[in-house]
Amino acid sequence: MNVGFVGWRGMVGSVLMERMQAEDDFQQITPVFFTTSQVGQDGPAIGAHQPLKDATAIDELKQMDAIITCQGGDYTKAVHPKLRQAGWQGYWIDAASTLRMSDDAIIVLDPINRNVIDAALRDGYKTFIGGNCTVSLMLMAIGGLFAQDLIEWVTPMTYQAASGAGARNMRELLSQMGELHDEVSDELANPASAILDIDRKVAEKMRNANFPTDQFGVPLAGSLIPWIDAELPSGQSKEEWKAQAEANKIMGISSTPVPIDGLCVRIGAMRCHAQALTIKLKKDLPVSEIEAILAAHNDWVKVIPNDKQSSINELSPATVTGTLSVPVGRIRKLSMGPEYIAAFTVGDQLLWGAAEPLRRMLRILLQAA
Ligand SMILES: NC(=O)C1=CN([C@@H]2O[C@H](COP(=O)(O)OP(=O)(O)OC[C@H]3O[C@@H](n4cnc5c(N)ncnc54)[C@H](OP(=O)(O)O)[C@@H]3O)[C@@H](O)[C@H]2O)C=CC1
Ligand SMILES: N[C@@H](CC(=O)OP(=O)(O)O)C(=O)O
Repeated sequence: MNVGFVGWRGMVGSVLMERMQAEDDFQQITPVFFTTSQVGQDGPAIGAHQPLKDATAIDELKQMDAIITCQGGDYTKAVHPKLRQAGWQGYWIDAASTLRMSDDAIIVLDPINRNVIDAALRDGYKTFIGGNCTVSLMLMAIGGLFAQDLIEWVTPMTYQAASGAGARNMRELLSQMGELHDEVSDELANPASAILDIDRKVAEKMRNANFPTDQFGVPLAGSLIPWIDAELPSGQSKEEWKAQAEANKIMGISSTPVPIDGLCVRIGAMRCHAQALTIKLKKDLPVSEIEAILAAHNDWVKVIPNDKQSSINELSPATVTGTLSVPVGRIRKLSMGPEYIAAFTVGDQLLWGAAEPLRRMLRILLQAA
């Protein structure tokens, strides 16, 4: 199978390359590397190691049996329609949100919707899109309860990492942290200095017009941002809208959607999104049974006991970052009633949140071929 890669050197694309090399995926395919800006330059030392091809050259792209793109929505908008209009029948696997809600596209997250993917392949679907990171990570965490139709509704309150906004934003977060530290390094070195003086200097620095905020628009280090993505007339942010729309589409629920809605907040983590979930179950189940259902659902979810030490050790971006593990814990009944439960989950938004579902979709195509 000739597989074209677009966006392979970006942040999501690099994570995809790492995972594909770790899993020996390149042994199964003939990879061809494309670029929007470095045509003719050296490609990565993978496969035949040929010069990079032009990612906008429809004739070149048409030679591919499948194309995986992590290049972004603008590229998808510009190239995908032209390629289809040119009669290309290959498989398009994409990280961008552009095509997710199209009727002829499937959102891929195979531990949750392998049945939907298999049916789509039988029906001749050719367009497979990775889900929104927050949505995919929530489903990986509580997929067991959805699979058994136990959920009446969910409200996810998110704590989203800087990486979701892009590589430059991750750099800006660290620059902000560094500037805040530099501002008070003398006082920090002196145990006798007054904490309120330190706090005042930090606050003044954050509010200073020279504080680096080109990417986020406002301070994130030492602060938070309670809005992610565009504003919608409903009052939701676009990130919040995706929860219900994408999760129900992933699960193949088209008639009465499961309501899923909450607030999405950017925090100063690097690449792990966390979510506090309030779940209304359809019936009163003991916590032990809920935990067993969650733990049995897939190979990556990890149920964390609801005690302080386990929670702070395991439900932490610092612990989870760079891994495929999706811990879920803080599972307990809420005082609203026996069907109301809390849960807290963390996941790497570049792995299960972006690259891994695409990699696995390619594997599914190879198995089917
Ligand atoms: N960030 C995220 O969390 C998620 C992103 N996505 C989707 O993936 C898309 C890509 O996101 P992301 O990987 O963050 O984007 P990046 O900005 O990291 O990379 C996108 C492209 O920018 C070009 N580029 C220019 N300069 C550089 C450089 N110095 N280093 C690397 N690449 C460079 C590359 O294209 P070229 O080689 O052609 O120049 C690269 O493929 C998003 O637009 C979104 O649609 C999906 C889920 C999560
Ligand atoms: N919007 C997500 C990242 C992302 O790229 O999402 P999507 O793939 O739905 O555009 C975040 O900021 O954390």
